Amino acid sequence: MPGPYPEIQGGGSLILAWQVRNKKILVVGGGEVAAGRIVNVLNADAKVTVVSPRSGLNDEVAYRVEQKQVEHIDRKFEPSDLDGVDMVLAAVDDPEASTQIYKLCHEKRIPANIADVPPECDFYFGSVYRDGPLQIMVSTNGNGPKMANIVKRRIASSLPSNMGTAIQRVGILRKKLRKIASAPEEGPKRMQWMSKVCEQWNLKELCEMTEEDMDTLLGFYESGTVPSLEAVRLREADGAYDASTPYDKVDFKTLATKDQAFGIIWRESEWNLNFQDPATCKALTQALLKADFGLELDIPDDRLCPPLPNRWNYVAWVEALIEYTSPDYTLGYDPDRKVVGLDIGTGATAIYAMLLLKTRTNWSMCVTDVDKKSFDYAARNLALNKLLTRTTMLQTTETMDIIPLKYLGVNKLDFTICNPPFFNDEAEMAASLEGKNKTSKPSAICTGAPVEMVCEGGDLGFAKRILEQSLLLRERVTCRWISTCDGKTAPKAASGSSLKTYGIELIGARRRGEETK
Ligand SMILES: C[C@@]1(CC(=O)O)C2=NC(=C\c3[nH]c(c(CCC(=O)O)c3CC(=O)O)Cc3[nH]c(c(CC(=O)O)c3CCC(=O)O)/C=C3\N/C(=C\2)[C@@H](CCC(=O)O)[C@]3(C)CC(=O)O)/[C@H]1CCC(=O)O
Ligand SMILES: NC(=O)c1ccc[n+]([C@@H]2O[C@H](COP(=O)([O-])OP(=O)(O)OC[C@H]3O[C@@H](n4cnc5c(N)ncnc54)[C@H](O)[C@@H]3O)[C@@H](O)[C@H]2O)c1
Repeated sequence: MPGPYPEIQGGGSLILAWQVRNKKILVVGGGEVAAGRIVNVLNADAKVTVVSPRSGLNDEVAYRVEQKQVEHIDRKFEPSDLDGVDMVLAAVDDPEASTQIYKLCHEKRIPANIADVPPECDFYFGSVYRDGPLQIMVSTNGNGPKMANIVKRRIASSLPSNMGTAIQRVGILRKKLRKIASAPEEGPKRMQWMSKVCEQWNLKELCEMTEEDMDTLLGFYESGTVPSLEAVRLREADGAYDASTPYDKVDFKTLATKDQAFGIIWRESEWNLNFQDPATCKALTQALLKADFGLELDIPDDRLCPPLPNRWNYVAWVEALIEYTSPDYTLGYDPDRKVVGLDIGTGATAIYAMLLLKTRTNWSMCVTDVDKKSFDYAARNLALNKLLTRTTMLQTTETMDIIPLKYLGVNKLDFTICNPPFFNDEAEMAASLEGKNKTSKPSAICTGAPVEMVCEGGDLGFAKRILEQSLLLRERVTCRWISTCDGKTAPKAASGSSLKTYGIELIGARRRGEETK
């Protein structure tokens, strides 16, 4: 029966990473073996002296002497050479001299390696693989040096070529972290957080981590969380990811330089975009999604083209709501917390689901839509952005529950998000889009189809249906937050008395324009 602790095997060597920086190392001999030893110790920043008659130096050792990488004593070994020396490496073709050197070192308690004479070695060399800060040494404990070399090569070939760089980046991050969390009692938290970074980020991401990324990442140390590199970058991008800053100003000029298709429209419009032109709205949304979120979108001509700033502000608000009301009240983004949301009536662009999935890489989404064309496009767009695997899709019918948990196969939702149909009927929709009873037409063209825009009771009717269904589900599921995009009548009605009749308080609403709803 094996014991509870590691079994002692005995007969090995103590493998260490000996720090010889600025220590004095004497190399006796200047042949081929000495040349190899010199490389090893210079790589460890030691101060090296070589004692050997000049006539015995091979080309490589002569080069090191010439380059002043080592000091040279041009004669045979003498006992006084050992004065003030921290380590001796002998590689001479004279067994008597070897034994004398070893004996003297032993007396003076100077650690020594006498090449090829294991009984006269305080330590053996091993076969070493080096990639930047990474060193791997293989030892066969004197059994088969050639085998050590073979094993080393096999290990090296199995390692990715960027391993050394990744380790070097981690080293810089650790240094920075120790600066901001220097107290000794921070130790365990610091180490846990560093381990998390190394486990959660892959080698490529660690290699690509810039100093700016590190500084952003370190901002999460306090909360003990580790966001993905993607999330770190988004946070850096133009502040678009920062939920506290509404995304209401778009710099068209800069966008035109980043996106070719939008650039053409921008120049053709002579720097005055025509928002009544569907192609313009489409190109703008596509360019913004690409530039700010790295998302690709295929938008059909006869379905809603989502205005991005508006949509993102709502999504950012929902993200903040979820994160600042986590069950354990830890603030901020927690990559270990699994969050599941439902996008009701996701539309052809699945815009809410895509923004949520892209900016919260451990969340998953359920999406529904009653319209086949929108549903198919949503699937295509999610697949295009490799977000389909984190999405459960369900094409619903008019008679189905708005929150069809049973069919989605989930028993817990953290939130619902929704862009409700705004109009009671098509006549109301047509009148509104033409700007009837208003001082001016809507500022941008609406390409939405009736199936997206119309339902009984309009947005308020839709919101009420969501609310009633979620109340029925309250006992079974923990759907903590119901939200809908501010529409035409729902916010006013909601902030009035109707919610109160359900025993629910309107917890707040996001800013839009000058109004607070
Ligand atoms: C790893 C490496 C590091 C280095 O020296 O830098 C190293 N030897 C290497 C190569 C190598 N050495 C020899 C051959 C010929 C083939 C063969 O004999 O197998 C080859 C192969 C080649 O040249 O390719 C001959 C040899 N070596 C020793 C003896 C004496 C004995 O065993 O009794 C004899 C027999 C002499 C004879 O029979 O006459 C002794 C030692 N050599 C050690 C290290 C230590 C044990 C490390 C371990 O076991 O893991 C140890 C104990 C002491 C020491 O020197 O530190 C380096 C590979 C570098 C690389 O990776 O490229
Ligand atoms: N461990 C290994 O991997 C390994 C491999 C091959 C050889 N060896 C052994 O290492 C030793 C050296 O091998 P090499 O190929 O470098 O030999 P080499 O003949 O190329 O070099 C011998 C060196 O020792 C110097 N020298 C001789 N006597 C000296 C003294 N008294 N004081 C100072 N310098 C002196 C010579 O000037 C010469 O520079 C040999 O004993 C050899 O068997 C070890």
